[in-house]
Amino acid sequence: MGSAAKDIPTVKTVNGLARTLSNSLSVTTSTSPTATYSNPNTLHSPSNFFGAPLSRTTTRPKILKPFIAEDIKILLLENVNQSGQQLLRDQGYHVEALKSSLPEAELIEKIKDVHVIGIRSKTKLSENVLREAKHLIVVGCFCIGTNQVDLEYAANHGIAVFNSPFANSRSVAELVIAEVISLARQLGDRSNELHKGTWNKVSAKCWEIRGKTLGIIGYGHIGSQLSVLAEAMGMSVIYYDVLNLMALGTARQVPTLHALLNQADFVTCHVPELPETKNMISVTQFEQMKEGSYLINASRGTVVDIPALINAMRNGKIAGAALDVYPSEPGGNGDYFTNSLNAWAEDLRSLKNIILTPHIGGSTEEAQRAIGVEVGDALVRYVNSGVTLGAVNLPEVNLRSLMSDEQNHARVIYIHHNVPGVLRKVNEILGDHNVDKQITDNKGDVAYLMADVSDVSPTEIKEIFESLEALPSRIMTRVLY
Ligand SMILES: NC(=O)C1=CN([C@@H]2O[C@H](COP(=O)(O)OP(=O)(O)OC[C@H]3O[C@@H](n4cnc5c(N)ncnc54)[C@H](O)[C@@H]3O)[C@@H](O)[C@H]2O)C=CC1
Ligand SMILES: O=C(O)C(=O)COP(=O)(O)O
Repeated sequence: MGSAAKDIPTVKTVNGLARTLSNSLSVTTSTSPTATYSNPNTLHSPSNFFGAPLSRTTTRPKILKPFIAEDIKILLLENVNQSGQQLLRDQGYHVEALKSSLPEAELIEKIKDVHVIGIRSKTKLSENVLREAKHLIVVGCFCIGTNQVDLEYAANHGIAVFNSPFANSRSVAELVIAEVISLARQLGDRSNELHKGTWNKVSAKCWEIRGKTLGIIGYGHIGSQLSVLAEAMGMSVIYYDVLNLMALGTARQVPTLHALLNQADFVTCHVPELPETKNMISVTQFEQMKEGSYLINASRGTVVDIPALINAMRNGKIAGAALDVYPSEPGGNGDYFTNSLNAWAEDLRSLKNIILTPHIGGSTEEAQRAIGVEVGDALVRYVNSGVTLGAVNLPEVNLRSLMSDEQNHARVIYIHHNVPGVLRKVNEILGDHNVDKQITDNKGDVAYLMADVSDVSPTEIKEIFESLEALPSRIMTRVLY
């Protein structure tokens, strides 16, 4: 660091981020090889809110860097796509990427040091784990589901959680279409037999899917996409959802699960993991299904009662099933699908006309690349600018960017308990300065305030930070500049 920097106050570390105030003053005082204001284009430019590249006019949005980029430690688990990894590395962040998830004890050790964690569906970020994550500011779920994260605990500790709400929906829908035809034609069994050398040409109980009824449980992103594909192949579509949703094409919403089960030839589940969806398809529901019908589950393993499915298939009520998800799933690839993983695994494997896949619904090049970019961008935007658009557990807050000619401006982010009187206190602290713009919103018990303050000196930034930190309503304070 140059000598000029010696006189520059250093803000005490926040969430473990060493934050010198030198960044906004002079590039010569920056200790970071990459995070310099003189040449922001050496960094990945975050997209604007609509995904378009930032404009290249003389004044452009300022890339906020309150910290030395290398100090941002990111742990990516479960083989997050290269697109996401690269985007984060291009920021200069320190990124460690592992191929599988980690057992809880190892996860707790690793999470202690990181500011950002990226996971997929396997890594459980329970309260037990998050309690140890003293420096964590944000979680990126590089998938749709967020049931693996204790969202409430995270929000109450100022940790934002982002996901990718629909980038893999089409991949799941296509897999389900493939399974509908494969089950109707017993493709899995015929292929397995021939792999073993047995020629077994049969047509008994093999069907076309044209004119058959597909029953979709959960008509959200995946269910509705599937509806369009199924109709294009000549199927009739009915669906059941807790919400009253617009039918696509000639699909028809039915009022109860029972009504769906006793009309559908194929039943497919696309609901999230919730207490209400646990064992949603169990003994009673199999009884309500049509004789010789089929069940598909590519949602979450808790939705179908698997011992009940095994019985229904053994007694011939259900003619076939495809499962992509299971109550217990291993953290990585290997020979794990045994009774030690799920007590009934070997009974399930022994059934006829059952397609078992290792949670690959969203596993396509297209989906993983898109998710990598979408969640990677959301993480960069949050770390660098505090923007919460797309967060699943905090209010969605955004302010127009600070511009590159606003060098002595700072962005103040104050995540706090949603109790009366906080704004008065915050505005007493900010009140001596020129607040250019300010926004606040809440989600349940947690509120998120963002304010851009102009012409503040490093000493004043330090004072603002420390005063906010001292308020009893504080959950987390960040000052970006
Ligand atoms: N196998 C895989 O690789 C993948 C699995 N998934 C799973 O699929 C699930 C669904 O995904 P999306 O369609 O994107 O979700 P979504 O949120 O767009 O749609 C879910 C629908 O289920 C409905 N729903 C909720 N509770 C219900 C209930 N008790 N009864 C009936 N309907 C109910 C909701 O109203 C909503 O319309 C995800 O939550 C995730 O767990 C998602 C992506 C990949
Ligand atoms: O997107 C989801 O919710 C999925 O279930 C896909 O999970 P994955 O990214 O394959 O671990």
